[in-house]
Amino acid sequence: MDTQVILDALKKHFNFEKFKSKLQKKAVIEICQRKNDVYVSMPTGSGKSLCYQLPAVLYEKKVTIVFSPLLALIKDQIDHLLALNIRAASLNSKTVVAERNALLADLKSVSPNTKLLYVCPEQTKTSTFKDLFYHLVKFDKLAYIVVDEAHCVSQWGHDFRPEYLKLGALRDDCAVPYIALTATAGAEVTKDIVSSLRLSKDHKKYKSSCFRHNLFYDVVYQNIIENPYQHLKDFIQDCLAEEEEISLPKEKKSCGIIYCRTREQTEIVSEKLKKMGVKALCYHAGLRNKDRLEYQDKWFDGDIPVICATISFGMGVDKGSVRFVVHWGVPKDPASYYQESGRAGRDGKPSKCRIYYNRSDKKAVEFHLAHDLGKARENEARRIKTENAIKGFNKIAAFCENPTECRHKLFSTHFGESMEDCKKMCDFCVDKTAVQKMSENFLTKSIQFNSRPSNVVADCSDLYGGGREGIKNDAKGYFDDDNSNSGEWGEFQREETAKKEAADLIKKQFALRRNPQEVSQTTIEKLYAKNSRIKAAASTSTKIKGLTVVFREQYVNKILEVLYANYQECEKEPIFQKKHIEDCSVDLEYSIFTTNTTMTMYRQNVAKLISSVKKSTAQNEVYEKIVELEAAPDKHDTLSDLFANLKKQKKLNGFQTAKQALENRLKAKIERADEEQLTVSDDGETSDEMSAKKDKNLKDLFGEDSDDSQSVKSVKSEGFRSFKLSTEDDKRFEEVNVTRSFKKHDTKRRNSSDDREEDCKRVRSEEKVAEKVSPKKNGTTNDKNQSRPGAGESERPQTLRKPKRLQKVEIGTLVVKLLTPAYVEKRFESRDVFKSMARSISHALADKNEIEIKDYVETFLKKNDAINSQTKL
Ligand SMILES: Nc1ncnc2c1ncn2[C@@H]1O[C@H](COP(=O)(O)OP(=O)(O)OP(=O)(O)O)[C@@H](O)[C@H]1O
Repeated sequence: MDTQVILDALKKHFNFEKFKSKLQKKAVIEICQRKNDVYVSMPTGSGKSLCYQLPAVLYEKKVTIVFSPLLALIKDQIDHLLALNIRAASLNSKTVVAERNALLADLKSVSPNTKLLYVCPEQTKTSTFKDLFYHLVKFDKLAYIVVDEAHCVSQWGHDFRPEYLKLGALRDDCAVPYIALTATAGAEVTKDIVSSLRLSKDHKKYKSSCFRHNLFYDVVYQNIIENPYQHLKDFIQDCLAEEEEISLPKEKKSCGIIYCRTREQTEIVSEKLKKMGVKALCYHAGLRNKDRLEYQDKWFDGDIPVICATISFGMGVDKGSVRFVVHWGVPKDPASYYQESGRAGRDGKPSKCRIYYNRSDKKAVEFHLAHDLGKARENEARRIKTENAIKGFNKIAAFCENPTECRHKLFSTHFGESMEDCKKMCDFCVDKTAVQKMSENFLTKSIQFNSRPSNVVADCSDLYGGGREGIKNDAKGYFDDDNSNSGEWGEFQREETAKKEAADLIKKQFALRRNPQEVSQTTIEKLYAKNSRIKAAASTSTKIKGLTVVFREQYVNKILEVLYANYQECEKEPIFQKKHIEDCSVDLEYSIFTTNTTMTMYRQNVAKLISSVKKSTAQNEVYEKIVELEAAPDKHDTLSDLFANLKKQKKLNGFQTAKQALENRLKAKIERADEEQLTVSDDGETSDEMSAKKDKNLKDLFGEDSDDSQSVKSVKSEGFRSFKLSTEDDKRFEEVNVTRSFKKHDTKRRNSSDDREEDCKRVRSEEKVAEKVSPKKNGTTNDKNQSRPGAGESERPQTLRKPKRLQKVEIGTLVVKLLTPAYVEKRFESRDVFKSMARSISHALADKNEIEIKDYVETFLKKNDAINSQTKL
C-alpha cells in the first residue's frame, strides 16, 4: 500500500498531520502491507493503538478483531473511535440483544460497516463468537487479528490471563496477520508472546526503548518527613503551577493522580487534601457507579485536578496533561509501576512520578502475598503467579529502600534493555549522596520505632484496587461467558471463595487494628505460618533468628525445582507426581531447619543440598532421597497416590497382572475406607475404635502409662513409619494412621473397654430416642414452648437428652477433638503447646458437661487466633 495513501488516511480519519514517531510510522506501513505478523513494543502513551487502527480503517469490506483484556479499556477505545466517526463495536455479555443482533447482521453482511470488533479473550469460548469467526474466515472478511496488551499471555507478565493462551489456536483456522502489542514486555515475556501467539518466524518487530525521558522519578519516605500530607500538598502545588495556566481551557490544565493501595486510603488522602484546600476526589471500585463516573468525568473535564484512586483507575486513561503520578505507598511491581507512573506526561512535557514510601505498607503487602502463596500451593499456575508477584514486589521494595542506581534502571533492567543516561531525571542522578543518606535515615528510623504512620495499617481486602474482588468488579463481565453455565457457576464459586478470603483477611486486619501494638513482624509471621506448607512454620523465627516463613517457602521451592528436574531427567520409569516430590522437598527443608541453629548454617546447608541434587542430575542418578521415597511404605491419601503406589509396587515386586493389582488395591482401598469411616465418624464409631482412639489421644495428651505400651511397640516394630514420625511436629496425618493401626493390633484393649462400649451403646440409644421426639425432626412439639424463656425442665419431653456429664477420659478426648482443626490450621505455636493447652483446658473443665465444654472451646478458639504458651485460658 502506498505511503501517501496511508498519510492521507492519518489526516482524514485521525486528524493527525504526521506520525508520532518514526517507529509508529514504520509499524503502520508494515502492518498496512498485510504480509507479516507484527510485534509492537512501545512505551505507554507512544501511540500503539494507531498502529492497528489506521490499517484497519484502510481495508474496505474487512473487519479487524481486537482482543483486549478489560471491558473498561474496550469501552474507552470504542468511544474514542466513534468520536472519530470510525465504526467500532464490542461483543460481550453486556451487549443488549437488539444491539447484538444488529451487529452480527452487519458483520455477516457482504460489506460490513464495522471496521473494528473488540472482544475479551473469554469470548472465544462462546458459540456466538465461534460462529461469527467461522463466517468471517470462510468469506475472507478478516483484515487482522490484534492482541492488545499481549503480555497477558505470559505467566511472567504482571497481568497473566489464562484465556490469552488460547488466542494462538485461532490460527488453525485462518491465515490472517496477527498484530501483538504491549508496553511492558521483558525478554521472557516477549518470548512467550511470540510462541503462544504462534507469530511467524519472519514476523516483524517494532520495539522502542521503555525509557521515558520526560518523567522525573523519586522516592520520599513518609516516616522521616514531619507532615506527609503537607509534603504531598506542597508537591502537588509545585507540579500544578496553576497560575501559569490561567488562560488554558480547563480540560487542558495540569492535573495529577495519587494511587493508593486501598479504598480506605483513597478516601483518607482525598479528605486530608480537601481540608488543606486542594481540589481532590477519590475513586475506587466500592463507590456507587454513578459517583464513580461523575468523579472520573470531573477529573477528565478539568473541574477537579487531583484524583486519589486505587489502581482500577487509569486503564485507558489518555489525558496528556497529567503532570504528576504519586504512589501513596508501595507499588505492586516494576511493570505495574511503569504502567501506572507512565500515565504522567503523555503529551511529552516534563512530569513527575513519586513514591511516598512506608514500611508498614510493605508489610501489609507481604502479608497478603504470603496468604496468597499459602492458598496457591495446590495450584501450580497460581503458585507460579504468586511467586512471580513476590519477586516483583521484592524488586520494587528494594528500589524504594536501597537506592543504588538511576531510578529509570528499574525499568530498563526489567524489560531487558540497555540503559540510557536519564540526564538528571531522577533523584538518584541528581544527588546520589543525599538519596542514600535519606534511605539510611529511613532504615534507622524504621528499626528504632518499627515505624507505622497511622494511615497505613489498613485492611487488605481491597489491596490494589480491591484485590481479586475489586479487580473483578472493575472488570465486570470480563469472565462472563454468554453460553456457558459452567462459566457462571465457576464465577460464582470464585466469588464465594474470594468473599470468604477477603472476609478472613478483613477480620484479621481489624483484629490487628484493635490492638495496634501487636502489629509486629512476629504477629505477621504467625499469620504467614498458618498458611504455609512448611513444617513447624510457627517456630521458624524462634528456632533460627532472622529466618522467616516466606524465606523457607522460597527455599522449599528451590529444592523442589532441582529435585523435580532430577527426577524428570534421571528416572526412566517415573512413578511420582510433582506433589510427591514436593512433599519430599518439604521434608528435606525441614530436616535442615531442625538441625541448624543459625541463618548462615541453614542457608549453607540448603545450598549444599541443592548442589548435591544437581550433582546427581549431572551424573544421571536419581537423587538418594527420592530413591528412599520409593522404598518407603505406601501412603495413599488420594487417587494419584494410589496410582503412584500401584506403579511403585509393580516396580519393586516385579510383575503383577493388572487384575491382581487391581484386586489387591481395591481390597486395600475398601479396608481403608472402612477404617476411615469407623475411626473418623462421630456417631458411627464402634466401641473398640472409640476406646482405641481415646486411649491414643489421652496417651498423647497426658503421657499416661498404660498397658497399651506393648501394642505401641508392636506397631513400631512392624515398621509403621507413621508412629516414628508422629513424635515430630506437624505429623498429624501419620497420627491418624497410628490410631488406625492401634485398632488392628490391639486386642487387649477390646476386652478392657467393655464398660466404655456399654456406655457408648447407652448414649446412642438415648440419642435415637431423643431424635424420635426431637421437636426439629418430628415437628410435633410446640416451638414456642421450646424457646420460651423460663420453660422449665418439667415442660420438656421427658426423653429429651440432658447434657451429659463426662468422665475425665471423655473430656480429654472431646477437647482434643475440638482443638484439632485449629492445630491442623497451624494456629498452635507447636505440638507441645497444643498438648499442654488441651491438658489445661481438660483439667479446667473437669466438672462441665458436653455442651459447656464445646461452648468453652469454641469461644477460646474465637478469642485466640494464634495460640502459644502465653495464651491465657
Ligand atoms: N500520530 C500521532 N500524532 C499525535 N498524537 C498521536 C499520534 N498517534 C497517537 N497519538 C496520541 O497519543 C496518545 C497515546 O496513544 P495510545 O493511547 O495509542 O498510546 P499507547 O501506546 O496505546 O499507550 P498505553 O500503552 O498507555 O495504552 C493518544 O492521545 C493518541 O491520540
